[in-house]
Amino acid sequence: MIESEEFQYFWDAEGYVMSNFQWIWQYVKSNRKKLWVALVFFIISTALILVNPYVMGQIVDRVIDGNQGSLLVPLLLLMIGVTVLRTITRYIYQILFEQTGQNALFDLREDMYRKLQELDFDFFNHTRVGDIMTRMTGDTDAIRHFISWVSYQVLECLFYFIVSIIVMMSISWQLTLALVAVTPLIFILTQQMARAQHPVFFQIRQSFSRLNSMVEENISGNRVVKAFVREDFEIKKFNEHNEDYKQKNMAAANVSKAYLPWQDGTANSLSVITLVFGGYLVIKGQMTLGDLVVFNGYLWMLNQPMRMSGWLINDVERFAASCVKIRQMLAAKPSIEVRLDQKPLRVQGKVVFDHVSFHFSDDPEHNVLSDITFTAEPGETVGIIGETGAGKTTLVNMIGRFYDPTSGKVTIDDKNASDYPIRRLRDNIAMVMQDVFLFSNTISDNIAFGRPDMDTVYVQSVARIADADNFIMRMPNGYDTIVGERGVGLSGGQKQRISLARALAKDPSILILDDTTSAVDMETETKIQHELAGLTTKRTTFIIANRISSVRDANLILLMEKGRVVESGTHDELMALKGKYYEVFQKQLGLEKGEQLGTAE
Ligand SMILES: Nc1ncnc2c1ncn2[C@@H]1O[C@H](COP(=O)(O)OP(=O)(O)OP(=O)(O)O)[C@@H](O)[C@H]1O
Repeated sequence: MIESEEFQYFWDAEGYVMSNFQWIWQYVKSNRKKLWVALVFFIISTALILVNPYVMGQIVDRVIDGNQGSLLVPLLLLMIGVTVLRTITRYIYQILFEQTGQNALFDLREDMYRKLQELDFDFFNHTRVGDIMTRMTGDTDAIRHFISWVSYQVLECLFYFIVSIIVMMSISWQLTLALVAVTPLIFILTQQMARAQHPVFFQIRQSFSRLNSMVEENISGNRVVKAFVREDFEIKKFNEHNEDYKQKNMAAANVSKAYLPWQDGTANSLSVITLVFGGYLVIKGQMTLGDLVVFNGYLWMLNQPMRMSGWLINDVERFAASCVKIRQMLAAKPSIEVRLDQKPLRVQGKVVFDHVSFHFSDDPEHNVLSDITFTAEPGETVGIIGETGAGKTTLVNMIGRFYDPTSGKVTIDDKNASDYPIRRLRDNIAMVMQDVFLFSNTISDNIAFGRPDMDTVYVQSVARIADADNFIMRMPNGYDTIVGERGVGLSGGQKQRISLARALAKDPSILILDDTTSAVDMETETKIQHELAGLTTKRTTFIIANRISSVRDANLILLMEKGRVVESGTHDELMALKGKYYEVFQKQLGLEKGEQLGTAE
């Protein structure tokens, strides 16, 4: 794992491409030994390339011209031996580069995943899941490809280029200079192509991320799509993104198409120059035919880097675009600092809101919470009711520091919540969220999520309190039943009860129930309330509910409206006030009587 400060240094380093290389070196350097070995094999392999053209020259000069027929077989055997050895050495260094790429990628993915755990609601509110998935998959693969393939291809090309010039110079400096004269053209073309491709690869990268996000949303929301019969609309939307992605790739291909034929043509011109000018030198007696054959044998070594440069630039640009996206994510700072304090911490559960106000960073004009003040002593129950969007969830999110107040403070056991290490504080808090999320795992593992060490008996006991034991036992595999992604295969009420069991299993000092029993019937709610009553004396409990019946026994009830607490007190106090709470109560009572139903309003 790389420390973020070190990473930040490289992020700030000047020189865009260089800084990407320096950054990725942080992940590669632990494979230094492997790379040294790879380099040795690389040198042996590339040095062997020089042998065969030389041997061919010998065959022409000594076997054909010099009539030394007995040398033919040994020379051919030498060529075969060199080819086999070169294949083996090349295979070894290719494998070593691949291993280095895979190892570096393993560490990089781990860092990215750790970062994702560190980032807070603020980041996830603003980043699409598809975009994160693209970074975790496509972008990391572009980096692996760079380390495992592009890096040694670049090395090979450089080596071929330098060595071929040296060797060719030693054969015929006139012919070599004639060939080298065209190389500046190749470099100019390569540079121009890189410049043209740079923005296009960023656009491809973004288009791919949009496409991914769209697919991810479609899969997550497939029930909504089907229920609203919007399949055709979704296909049309997908096709638009698909078309955009295709167009962006075509744009990149067009850039390549515009430059690659010129590069190819220039590379091909080397053969023509060799034949024409080399032939002339042979006729003039300034070069032997054997030398020309040797020279021609080395020609591909000069040709290869010229042909490859365009493709390698493609890959380097892809690598650069992916680096930027990954590094942006790794550089993102959670708005609430995560201190890695290992000391366990147990709070009593006294929660005080002291003139707390809050607004989201992207909407500073709109206070979602305004001047909230109340005290909950350890073991007390606070009920929170209010219209939708009143700020109830945001209020309880302050307790676990999912957001910090923009003014005022929240204290826990008389200490400012922001002075607690966030993870140790959250060890003491369990939340049953409005939007229940279950992992695609066994029910038992879902319940034990907060405390994986707990035994089956304990899992069952908390499931009983949450009134989940009965329906779990009726399932074919009981607690070992695997639930689908997000708990597919369970009813809304069943999911809520498993989620409640998961929270209770943590044995928290502070329990937060956000609309936890909205999907269960009145009878089940009463049963759960009854079971909870035996427990809540041990912990401070916050209950967000729509039904007054869920909160009427609370020590303190907060009635919220537009981010403010407009009435607060016990049920009896609030009823005596004959204010808004009284009105809601009367309304709900009327609905209950009239409809004989647990009302949701
Ligand atoms: N991530 C966010 N960015 C900006 N505004 C937000 C965000 N989340 C919630 N809000 C706004 O904050 C306000 C309070 O939302 P909150 O979820 O706390 O309400 P609530 O009382 O829990 O509502 P409900 O009963 O519907 O769950 C709403 O006006 C909502 O639009």
